[in-house]
Amino acid sequence: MSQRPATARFAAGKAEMLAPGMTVGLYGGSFDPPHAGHRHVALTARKRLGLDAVWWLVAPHNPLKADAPARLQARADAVSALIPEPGHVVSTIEDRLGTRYTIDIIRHLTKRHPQVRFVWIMGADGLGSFHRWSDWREIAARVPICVIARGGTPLKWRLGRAARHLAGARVQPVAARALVKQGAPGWTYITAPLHAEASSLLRRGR
Ligand SMILES: Nc1ncnc2c1ncn2[C@@H]1O[C@H](COP(=O)(O)OP(=O)(O)OP(=O)(O)O)[C@@H](O)[C@H]1O
Ligand SMILES: O=C(O)c1ccc[n+]([C@@H]2O[C@H](COP(=O)([O-])O)[C@@H](O)[C@H]2O)c1
Repeated sequence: MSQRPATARFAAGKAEMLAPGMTVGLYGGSFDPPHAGHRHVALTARKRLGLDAVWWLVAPHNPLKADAPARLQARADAVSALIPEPGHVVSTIEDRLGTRYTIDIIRHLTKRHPQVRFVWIMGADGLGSFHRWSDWREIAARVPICVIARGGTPLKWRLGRAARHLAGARVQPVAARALVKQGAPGWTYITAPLHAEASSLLRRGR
């Protein structure tokens, strides 16, 4: 089978298969290209949070990045090839809704599926720049956040503006499953073994 169906399946109405109380991790990224570090993040979050599914949201163009990424469908196809396991769904919903902003997707999904428990998944560097995202406080107020450790400057990221703003809502990883059930605001920082892979390194090697 080709690698397209995962994306097509979602576009065709995967949401109809959502059961009340289902837990879904939203893993947004440029994935340009996707790599083993992304797999590590999605698999770690799914396992530690006990998620029913992870939706990989392939971003049309990160608003904080100047350079345009590779073609969206090519990146979505590459993600599908990277993570063929059931429960991992590849989506280009941001493109379909005509937005680059995470808050638009979060508003859309939480309003449309109030019975589903969504959680946002990101690497630790994402936490470091989270305060520059559009309406980041509202994102954190709408969905809990799972941060997966990454090599680099973790202390800086963990002590950054967003982390300080959300300090009172932080829960220990041991309570991560409960976090998904209890909902926002809340976040956890999972210090899984580090994975060194990065898309920028791979692009340099192209
Ligand atoms: N090796 C990794 N460990 C932990 N998190 C990661 C890792 N690679 C990517 N992520 C996270 O995955 C999400 C998508 O990352 P992205 O597609 O930008 O890949 P990247 O490798 O960070 O790309 P680039 O090197 O171009 O910045 C982000 O939240 C990022 O923090
Ligand atoms: O909404 C924003 O303002 C915003 C700013 C920066 C990044 N994001 C999202 O963060 C996710 C990770 O982006 P990236 O490029 O680091 O893989 C991806 O889903 C982007 O759309 C979103």
